[in-house]
Amino acid sequence: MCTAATYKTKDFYMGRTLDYEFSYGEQITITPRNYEFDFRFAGKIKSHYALIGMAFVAGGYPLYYDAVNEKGLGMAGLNFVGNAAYEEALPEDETEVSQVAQFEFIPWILTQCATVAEAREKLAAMRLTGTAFSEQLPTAQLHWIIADKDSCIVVESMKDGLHVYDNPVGVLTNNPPFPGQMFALNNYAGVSRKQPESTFAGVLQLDAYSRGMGGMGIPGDLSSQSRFVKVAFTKLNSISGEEEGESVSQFFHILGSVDQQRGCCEVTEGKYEITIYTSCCNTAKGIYYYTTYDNHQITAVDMHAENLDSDQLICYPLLSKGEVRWQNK
Ligand SMILES: C[C@H](CCC(=O)NCCS(=O)(=O)O)[C@H]1CC[C@H]2[C@@H]3CC[C@@H]4C[C@H](O)CC[C@]4(C)[C@H]3C[C@H](O)[C@]12C
Repeated sequence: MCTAATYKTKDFYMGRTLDYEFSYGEQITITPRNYEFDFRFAGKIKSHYALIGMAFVAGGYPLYYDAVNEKGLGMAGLNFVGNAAYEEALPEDETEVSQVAQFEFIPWILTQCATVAEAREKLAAMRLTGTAFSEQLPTAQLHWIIADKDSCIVVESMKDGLHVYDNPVGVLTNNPPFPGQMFALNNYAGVSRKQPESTFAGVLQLDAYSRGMGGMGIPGDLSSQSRFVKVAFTKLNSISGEEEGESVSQFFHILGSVDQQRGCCEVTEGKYEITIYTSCCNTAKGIYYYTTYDNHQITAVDMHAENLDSDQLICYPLLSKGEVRWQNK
């Protein structure tokens, strides 16, 4: 399972957790402006916006899981198993709209669009195909969150077509489809950051014997619907300073509310899903911050510290070993 969230202070932040039982060997990957994209159906794009994000690089191609571009538009793909359905690719002369393979979707949008509004225009004239990247890397069943500092949408390709939803909460997890995730918030209309006043029944005098009782009822399990509710509550009630350090710290706390500890979610006999990495991108500054399961120290890669006019991918392997900072030796 995965969870994605946005967060706004002075700058706009976007990130995700990637929860899984194994890793493909993903790296922080910068795609500079002149790296040539040779899209399966949509032709070549030689020069474009630069990207930074998490990708598995296969045969020199960045298979992005999540990324932002230098204009501040961000996008993340999350599992959508059982609900994702893509189009069959048509011969070029049988369609007027652009055909985009699901594994190309993030670069296709982020190389060309500066805002969610521009992304919406692309989405309106596009077919998302189920074309696999390779035999070894079959089609992933995903849905996507796309956001800039002013708005956020969710894109779901299903049997009945391509859906684009406004996302007023700025959170996405996995199943059910996004309208279902949103609808479930109705069940928690009564929760609050404030202590409850007893409304149980007039005859009873109930006691708020502990702090935090206003949130009673918010689920704490690792199912995707529960994580959606938990992160929505945490994010929408979040308060932090405006500065970079305070904002980034708060962001990791927001996604920390749905962190997956090894052992709590068995996927198959002896295999456990864990939060492999958590990311937070400052979309204005192009800085990709991350932590990994065993490295809680926040590590950062700044796209603007690289030559963004290059035509070669720039990759940084995840620093996944934690370090203890000793105070007395
Ligand atoms: C496994 C991850 C989702 C984690 C998740 O949500 N786990 C909960 C399971 S569940 O929700 O409980 O069922 C997803 C998220 C992004 C994906 C990559 C996207 C690019 C590329 C697309 C190609 O077509 C196939 C290979 C490829 C590298 C993909 C591999 C894999 O699919 C990735 C990592």
